Amino acid sequence: MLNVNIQAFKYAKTPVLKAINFKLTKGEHISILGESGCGKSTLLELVYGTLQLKAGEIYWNNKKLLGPNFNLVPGEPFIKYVSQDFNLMPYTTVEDNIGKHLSRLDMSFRKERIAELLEVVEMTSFKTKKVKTLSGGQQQRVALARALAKEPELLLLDEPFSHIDNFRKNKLRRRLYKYLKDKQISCITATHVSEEALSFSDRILVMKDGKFVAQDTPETIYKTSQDLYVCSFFDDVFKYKQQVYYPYQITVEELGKHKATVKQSYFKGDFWLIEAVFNNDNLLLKHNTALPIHTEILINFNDR
Ligand SMILES: Nc1ncnc2c1ncn2[C@@H]1O[C@H](COP(=O)(O)OP(=O)(O)OP(=O)(O)O)[C@@H](O)[C@H]1O
Repeated sequence: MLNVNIQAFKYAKTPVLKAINFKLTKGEHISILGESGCGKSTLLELVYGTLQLKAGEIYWNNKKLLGPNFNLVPGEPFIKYVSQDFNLMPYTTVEDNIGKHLSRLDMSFRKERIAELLEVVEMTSFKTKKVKTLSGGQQQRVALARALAKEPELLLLDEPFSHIDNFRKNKLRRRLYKYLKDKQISCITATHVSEEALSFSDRILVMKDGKFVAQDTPETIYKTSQDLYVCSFFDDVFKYKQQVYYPYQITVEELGKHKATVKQSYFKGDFWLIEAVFNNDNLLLKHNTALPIHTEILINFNDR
């Protein structure tokens, strides 16, 4: 189990993290959800052991993680960290990158393991290609496979699908997180993308300015939070009478209680997103057809 207790962390004079406390059990997945610059990568680096924590402590089971000032090679061996810059060897093949941490003493195991991981990240046909010839998304997939090669106990992922196209992203997410659950590998994903957090985490920790402002299961956070910052990660939001409304909660009805005026309709595939002016403010609501500009509509605000 991971037990993180960070009282404070700063770079030179810039304070970044404050009062960060959480635990992570074996096989559990959590997402750190937060805007750019809020401190997500800093937190992962402190856990991994490439940044030195001075005020606080981090434990893995009963072992205190001491940080780079106390380790010859920074980074704990049972933790793997996939950072935003991948850290791959550009002039080496995909298979050798993935096998970097695997022993060459048992070549048949090595080959099998690399083949298995190439399949998880759908890169089998690229195995003999040099990494420098790959796209950003392909490199990111190699970095993910390399991190899994020696089955870490804890995996830290920093925006793990940021370079991968939508076509592959959803399938890859499902495969990767299922693989981690099957192998009972604990995982922390730092992201600003709601899909990763909502669909693939046991808990979401929402970070703002270096602090957690919400911690709960995805369903509870999505359904109960009335915090504009938190809800904004999940959808467009509109605040009315101290309540935060997602577009699906605002409906156009013949006997709706409030008047609004249509400003624009956006096609979204299985629905239309209608932008409307209400109380001199813009709101967004979900509707099954487009609506003509300037139409007056009657709307209701509904509970979640
Ligand atoms: N090496 C450093 N020296 C000084 N300040 C830093 C350093 N690294 C990060 N920071 C600052 O610390 C704050 C948190 O950065 P961090 O990279 O942890 O945020 P983040 O939430 O991971 O952002 P992003 O999603 O953009 O990667 C930012 O204000 C950043 O400018």
